[in-house]
Amino acid sequence: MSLIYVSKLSKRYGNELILKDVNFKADEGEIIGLLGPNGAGKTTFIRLLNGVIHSDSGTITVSGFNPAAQGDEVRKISGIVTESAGLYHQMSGKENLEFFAGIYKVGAAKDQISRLLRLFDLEEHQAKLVGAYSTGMKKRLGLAKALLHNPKILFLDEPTNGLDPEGIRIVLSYLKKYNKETGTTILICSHVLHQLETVCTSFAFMDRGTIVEQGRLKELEEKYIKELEITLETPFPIEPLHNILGFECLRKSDSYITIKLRSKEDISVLLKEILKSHPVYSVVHENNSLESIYFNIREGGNG
Ligand SMILES: Nc1ncnc2c1ncn2[C@@H]1O[C@H](COP(=O)(O)OP(=O)(O)OP(=O)(O)O)[C@@H](O)[C@H]1O
Repeated sequence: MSLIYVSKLSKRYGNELILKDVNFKADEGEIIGLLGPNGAGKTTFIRLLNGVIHSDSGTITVSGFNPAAQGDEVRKISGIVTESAGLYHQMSGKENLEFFAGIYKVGAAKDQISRLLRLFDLEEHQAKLVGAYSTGMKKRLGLAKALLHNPKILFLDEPTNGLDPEGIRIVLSYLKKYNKETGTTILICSHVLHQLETVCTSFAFMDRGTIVEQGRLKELEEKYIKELEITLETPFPIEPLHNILGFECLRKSDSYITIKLRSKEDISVLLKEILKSHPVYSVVHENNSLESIYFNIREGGNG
């Protein structure tokens, strides 16, 4: 059975229907990317899963609990990191963790705090006031805070907002490492697609209050990417390629050619032909990215 299971979920704010007929599921140990444009309803969805707000209709089960009726149970087994992270700036990093460990009644808090400070590279900054932390350090401390009670599920709302590329890489690699070590299920909301591509094991796409597609990258690629575009670094002249093999050339510069292919099998046919007379220095698959899939889904096509 899925760890998180959602069926026909709807939520209104006043007269506005914010979420409609949302179906979703997440298996244990997955890192799921919840993707969608601003205002799609991602934050509202996470708040419903965490029992902070209640739905108007539909079913939610989080590890067997109904968040609306058993919010405390859900929060015992889940951690959440939102934009603000709820840290106290006038306390040090370590004092923040000690304070929240007290609230969450974390057993063996001292060991757990040391472990998390180490895991998130905050040991040498533990005595510094959080007000003097960089954005990246605050994000990492926010994660440590959410993980104090060893949750089974971690909800992250835009965890990389405000970080520079290096900070983004660090936070995402910590998450991946943590998931691998502990098997914690992680749901990450974001509208920055390329960041999640290498981190998530599956993806859910939210658009105008509903989840329009969910699956693993491979499944989504098979469904939505029907024509391949590859770019080759090769001095091969384009005309013979186009004429002999009948492939459509989309772009050509001095040393690169971008070509449209019908299937993966065409890649070896093409390479074999080119390699008869010219070298190939690199091959890049252009349109199998999450971004291509995302736009295909938003345009309502499957290929
Ligand atoms: N407390 C609230 N009262 C009224 N409307 C709300 C409330 N919270 C959210 N909304 C509305 O619900 C819609 C979805 O908002 P939500 O924050 O869930 O989207 P999101 O996908 O997380 O967007 P973003 O990527 O910008 O964070 C928006 O139209 C928003 O204005």
